[in-house]
Amino acid sequence: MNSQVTNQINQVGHLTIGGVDSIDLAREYGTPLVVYDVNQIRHQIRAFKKVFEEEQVDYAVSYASKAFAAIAMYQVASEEGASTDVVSAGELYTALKAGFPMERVSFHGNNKSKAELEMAVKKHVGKIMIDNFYEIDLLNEVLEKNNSEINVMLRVTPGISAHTHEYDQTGQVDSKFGFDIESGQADLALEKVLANPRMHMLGLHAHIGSQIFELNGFEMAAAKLIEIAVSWRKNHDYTAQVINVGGGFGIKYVAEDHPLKPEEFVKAIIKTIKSEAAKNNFPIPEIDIEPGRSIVGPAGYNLYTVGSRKDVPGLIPYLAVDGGMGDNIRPALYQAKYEAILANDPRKKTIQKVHLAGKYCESGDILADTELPDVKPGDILAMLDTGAYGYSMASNYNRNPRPAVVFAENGQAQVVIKRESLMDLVHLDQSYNV
Ligand SMILES: Cc1ncc(COP(=O)(O)O)c(C=O)c1O
Ligand SMILES: N[C@@H](CCCC[NH3+])C(=O)O
Repeated sequence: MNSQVTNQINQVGHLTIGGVDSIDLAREYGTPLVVYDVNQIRHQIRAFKKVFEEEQVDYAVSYASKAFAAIAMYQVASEEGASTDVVSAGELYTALKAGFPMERVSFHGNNKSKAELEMAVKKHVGKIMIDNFYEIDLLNEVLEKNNSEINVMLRVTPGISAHTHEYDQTGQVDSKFGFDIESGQADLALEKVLANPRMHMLGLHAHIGSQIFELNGFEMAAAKLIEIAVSWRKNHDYTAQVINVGGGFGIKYVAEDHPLKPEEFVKAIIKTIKSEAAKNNFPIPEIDIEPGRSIVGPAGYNLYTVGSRKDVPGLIPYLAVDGGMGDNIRPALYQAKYEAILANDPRKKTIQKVHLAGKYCESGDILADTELPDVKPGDILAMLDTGAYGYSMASNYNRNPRPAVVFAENGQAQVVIKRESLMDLVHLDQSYNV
């Protein structure tokens, strides 16, 4: 049996999530269904905060809401005292609707539009994470027009290639994000921002990528950021107050994954920053992190109903469920691996290897190659650790409605995003008048 869920089996032998019977959830809300164990989300935010408090540094745990953005999620993050980072007007709008404190919002993105910057300025977000020279000019225009001022940080590419899927690397020199350091772009950006009285320069940001297991890349990035801060103090008489090391802490998806606990990455980053700062007689800055996946990933479950099956003699059978790449694109896009269990009997012995197929018209729509017990149509499968970049990257491919999202906590469940209806699917369509 999957050891992750040992403590999540109730008296009738079903998987529970947040203390709620997963089969009851599937019956009541239908499948495919995305369910979050809210306590697990809270627990991870608290674990991050605890590390900073023990290390006695100023900090912000800024939830990277691209991993899963919904009004309810911003509410939980806010209640737990987290900050958040948004990357679009849509995420910002959702955070606003949730009543998320705007001063705890940072706005990221490599091509923020004028309208997005205008919205950020008018709503007084805490920080704009400036990514490129075009943005400096655009933001200046917006600030002048609104006779406003704002806090900014500069995102740099520290020249570190993290060991992760190519699409998940962001810190290497050849990246679409941030200012290059070696060629002097970051220095020039600093000069421009410092010369602009409407921009208050807070410090430096780097994010090396996502789903990273090695500590080394984070330590190198942290050291690099201090090195830049030290050179800026010397050459530009500017002392950075905040260093943001991004997110990217890898989580366990399958048995072969052995990541450190997310908070262990953070402990090492803090230690590196402290020691590099001490070596250079540099004041310890506020240290910010931007975890997304590690906060919501392990807390999420996708529930599916088993349907058809195809057996070809000598080959691994295809077992199909009622969801697939529309609610979780990660296996098809990144060859991401997941484990699935039989939610109505997680203890049942596994006896077969299957290609767990989705219902979409693509051969690549395989959610997992996994071992399962004997299952029959109507059984409920739970895919584990689906909370990050699952629903947030969901689509209506093949005109399938996106699933509902339920928050479960202390034995209670609440729908936080409704299931799309067929009506919703045609909601924006207009007939063509020929
Ligand atoms: C700037 C930035 N911060 C934070 C994150 C969150 O990363 P993760 O979900 O891997 O923690 C990302 C996504 O990779 C990002 O691009
Ligand atoms: N969507 C990616 C991670 C996000 C990258 C954002 N910079 C994944 O599912 O792994």
